[in-house]
Amino acid sequence: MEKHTEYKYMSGFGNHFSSEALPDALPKNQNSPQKCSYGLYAEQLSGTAFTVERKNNQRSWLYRIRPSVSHKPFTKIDEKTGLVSQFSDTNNVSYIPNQIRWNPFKSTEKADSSQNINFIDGLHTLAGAGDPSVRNGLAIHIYNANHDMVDTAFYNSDGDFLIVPQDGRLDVTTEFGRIMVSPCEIVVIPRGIKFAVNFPDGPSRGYVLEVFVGHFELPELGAIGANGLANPRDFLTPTAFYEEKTNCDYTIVNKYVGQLFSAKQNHSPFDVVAWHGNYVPYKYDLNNFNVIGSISYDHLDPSIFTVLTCKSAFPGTAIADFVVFPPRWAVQEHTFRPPYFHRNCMSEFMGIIKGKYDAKAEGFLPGGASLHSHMTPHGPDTPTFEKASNEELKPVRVADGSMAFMFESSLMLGITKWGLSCSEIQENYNAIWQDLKSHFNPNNCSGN
Ligand SMILES: O=C(O)Cc1cc(O)ccc1O
Ligand SMILES: [Fe+2]
Repeated sequence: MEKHTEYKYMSGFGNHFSSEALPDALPKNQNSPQKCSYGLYAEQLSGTAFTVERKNNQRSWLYRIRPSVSHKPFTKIDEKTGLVSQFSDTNNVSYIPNQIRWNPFKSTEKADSSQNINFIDGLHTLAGAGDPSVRNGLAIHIYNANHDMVDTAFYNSDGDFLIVPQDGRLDVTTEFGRIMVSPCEIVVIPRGIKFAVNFPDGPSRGYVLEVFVGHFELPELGAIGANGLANPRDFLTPTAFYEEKTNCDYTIVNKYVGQLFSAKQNHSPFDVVAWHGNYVPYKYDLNNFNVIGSISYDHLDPSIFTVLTCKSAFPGTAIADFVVFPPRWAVQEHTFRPPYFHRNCMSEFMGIIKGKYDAKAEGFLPGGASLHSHMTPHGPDTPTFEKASNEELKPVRVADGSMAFMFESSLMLGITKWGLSCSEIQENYNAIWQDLKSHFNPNNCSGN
């Protein structure tokens, strides 16, 4: 694919957007004219059932040079992939309550620099729950890749991808336009949308949250009021872009219930000259997050850091929340300021894009990850506890130059065979809490 230099976006979350790469390419006042301008084909892409209530209904209309259906039949890719999507398969997935942490992911089976690994080949599933065939659950993948997707496009039938680049930018071409995504930005590609990833910075690494049901939305603001957290205007959707490539050898790769299929076609799938609708890809710069926190006392729950949520059928209970821990001020008085010791009825998967995380003095590193499962105890490590229990409580910057994140889920996450056997797993993670000593003194009620 030719290298792109221009990236144009429209701002807003959940908008009904319209975009044309040629003037008047969008039909006026209707979706399916008998003949579309420029001889384009009209095609609808539905992201929700036709009958979903209006406020949640998502679909877009694409006006393209050839309809998507002009491809040869799909055949299964037999080569072994790192992908897992059926988390009831206990041959491949283990459910264990231990605290787990991984060093920065570097060596996937295939991702060594002597081989060309594109975004799809570089995906390895670490953990997940449920099954896309019954539209419930999620998967967490790591990508570790070094090669552009040349005349290859991917679409996922299983779920929406929320991609968190950690090392290296992603140059993403989608049917809706082009998106450049840097570390500390995220990109969401809802299911069905074809895209191709190039790596302008060479070998690249990151995390992917895939939800098998629903779509990501902004969390409610409740008592916070009309503004705050991730503001809708900071979400960016690309403008229409098309390439006209015919008589070429294009491969469309589809993930369908965790298996990869490929189909050939002789034209580029990135041939959408105009589109309108509210089912779209978008990116968001995490540096724009408006951080809310306690300005009096106590450490508040991390739900105040929710960027996007994918709701389950149970009110207030997410299939997955995407939560960030950006740089901020800590000013609370008479308070243990770092994250508290706790046990949670949710799974907490964490990663770091850059810098440090305020609950861990060491061992939790950019490009690495941790998993604290349902009701599994966790919290600050010993040095963090000792320091924060004794420090002078001046206003301080927390997480300066850092960006950690969490995928928090009400589902119980199984860990894949790869996730448990890879060389990055920290064998002795739990030791970080073993020297938390007793400070109990029945004769000293003051705590000092
Ligand atoms: O476990 C973690 O580090 C994540 C987390 C952060 C926080 O500020 C409060 C609770 C929580 O689970
Ligand atoms: Fe936690």
